[in-house]
Amino acid sequence: MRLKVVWVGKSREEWVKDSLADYAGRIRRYTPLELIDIRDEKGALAEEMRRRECERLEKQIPAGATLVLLDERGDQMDSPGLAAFVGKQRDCGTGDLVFAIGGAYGFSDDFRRKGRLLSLSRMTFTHQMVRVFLLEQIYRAFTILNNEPYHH
Ligand SMILES: C[S@@+](CC[C@H](N)C(=O)[O-])C[C@H]1O[C@@H](n2cnc3c(N)ncnc32)[C@H](O)[C@@H]1O
Repeated sequence: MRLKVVWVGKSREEWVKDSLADYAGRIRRYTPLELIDIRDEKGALAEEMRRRECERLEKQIPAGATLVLLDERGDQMDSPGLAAFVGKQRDCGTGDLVFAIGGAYGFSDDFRRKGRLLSLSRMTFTHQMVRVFLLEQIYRAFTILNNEPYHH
């Protein structure tokens, strides 16, 4: 199973870049991982920016991929639950598992219907923070699947 995490806009803060590099390296011990940032929009109405950004996100999703959209209004899971989900995808032959994180204005309604919505909390985080939280949770999921002493 190939893993892809796609997000809107560059990661600018050093602490975000360092954390992403750290967790990406850890995840790659278990599975191939691609991190993609797509260009963010500026200067248009929020709805139009969402539409254009989601069009670009969509181009990054391989045919037949399982798509998970990070969205504060989505379903919540605990870490063992995410591990079980990732393990099921891996074991049932999913070729590509894609996680998408929106930009400052989130996803268009059309795009939100294309995947499973996953919430990390009912609170809204910055899109930069969510990148780090998600990669840490994916790493945690693999340690749970491999019975390694990281999740207590
Ligand atoms: C600043 S938020 C956008 C908030 C916007 N109100 C919306 O409707 O999505 C940017 C992105 O971060 C992610 N995000 C922020 N908080 C989240 C949470 N609690 N759970 C999951 N994803 C979250 C989502 O992908 C969101 O599109």
